[in-house]
Amino acid sequence: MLLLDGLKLLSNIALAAPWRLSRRTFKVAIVGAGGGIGQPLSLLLRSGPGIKELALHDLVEMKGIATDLSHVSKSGMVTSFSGENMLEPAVSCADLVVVAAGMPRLPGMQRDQLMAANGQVAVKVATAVSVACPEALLAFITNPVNMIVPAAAEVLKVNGIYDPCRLFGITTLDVVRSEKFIGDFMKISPDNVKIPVIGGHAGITILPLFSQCQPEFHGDKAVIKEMTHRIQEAGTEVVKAKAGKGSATLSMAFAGARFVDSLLRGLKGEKGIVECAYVASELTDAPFFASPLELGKDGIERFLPLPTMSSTEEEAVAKLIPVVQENAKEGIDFARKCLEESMEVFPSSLP
Ligand SMILES: NC(=O)C1=CN([C@@H]2O[C@H](COP(=O)(O)OP(=O)(O)OC[C@H]3O[C@@H](n4cnc5c(N)ncnc54)[C@H](O)[C@@H]3O)[C@@H](O)[C@H]2O)C=CC1
Ligand SMILES: O=C([O-])CC(=O)C(=O)O
Repeated sequence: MLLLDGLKLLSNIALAAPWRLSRRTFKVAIVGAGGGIGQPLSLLLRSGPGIKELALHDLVEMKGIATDLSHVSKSGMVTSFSGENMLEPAVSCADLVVVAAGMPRLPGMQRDQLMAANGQVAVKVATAVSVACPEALLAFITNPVNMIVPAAAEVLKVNGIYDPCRLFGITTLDVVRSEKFIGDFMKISPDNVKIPVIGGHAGITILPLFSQCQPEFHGDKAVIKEMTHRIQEAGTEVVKAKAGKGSATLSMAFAGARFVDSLLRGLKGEKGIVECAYVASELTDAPFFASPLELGKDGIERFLPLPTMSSTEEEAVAKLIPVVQENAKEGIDFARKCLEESMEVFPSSLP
């Protein structure tokens, strides 16, 4: 009897104290999980904490990969979903949907040339999320990030569930590369380098802020110019080196796992988690912009203000804003065209 009373009391205390009920584990769905990024990303996420279900979706058969990953000696389960009609079940009740589905670049291509093929992925995933997990965080790896995120935002908006704090374009690879190249140059561990990378995720829209580098960057203007260019063209460096066999996959999986870990730590209620990402933003004249964000229980908790920049950085921001503005417009136009053409996606709500 005493034992029962004690148990009742404990459960009442738990109910009365919401912080005790704070969630520690989540369902994460990876769309495009069978691909060059999807597979190593799934492995890295299996190796980390905080995921009660890792739902793997792809157009190709996922059973083998899911079974393989389910033998990793970590808690949580792995589920597999294959084919377009299994997208909704895959993301159903997910806390976080990460999208690594879509075509990578071939040598000679620009990222925006992928929109014709990959824009459809954004529309389909945003539609499935609208139906099956409208409160989930949605993070896109798929290129062209600068257009894909505005396209997805448009679909979510039309479906009446858009929350700009929950939609992200993952630009962490730009930060990871900056940390590595700067660490090597300064002969320190990349783990000890911190630098915001703002703007977007293509060419000149990728802007590492050397003026904000910690520790202070010791290189003259010529070095900064050269390293900025290398960071902006690092994706192309990999595309060329892979010579027709795709673009960055392993470093992207590393960067993606870092970003997912930060999102999950935010969801758990940890404070002070800051990452750069490409999101709907009011910091500049561009409707979508990458900048440092504090993450929290509802996605973006707070936009960090843009720092005072060097005059060269200010000029670079002025040059990149029209590009991201144009990219956002193309993404939105793409989504609206798809929605108009598709009778299945809430056509009556189109203005
Ligand atoms: N944000 C970033 O920093 C980076 C983005 N990327 C982008 O990530 C994307 C994926 O790259 P990879 O993994 O190398 O390509 P991949 O071709 O190796 O894999 C893509 C996977 O997506 C699947 N897929 C295609 N359409 C799908 C759909 N509608 N639903 C579910 N799955 C679908 C394919 O079956 C394939 O398994 C590309 O668009 C690439 O440009 C790549 C590197 C960095
Ligand atoms: O360059 C690409 O096409 C893939 C990518 O976004 C990157 O590596 O940054």
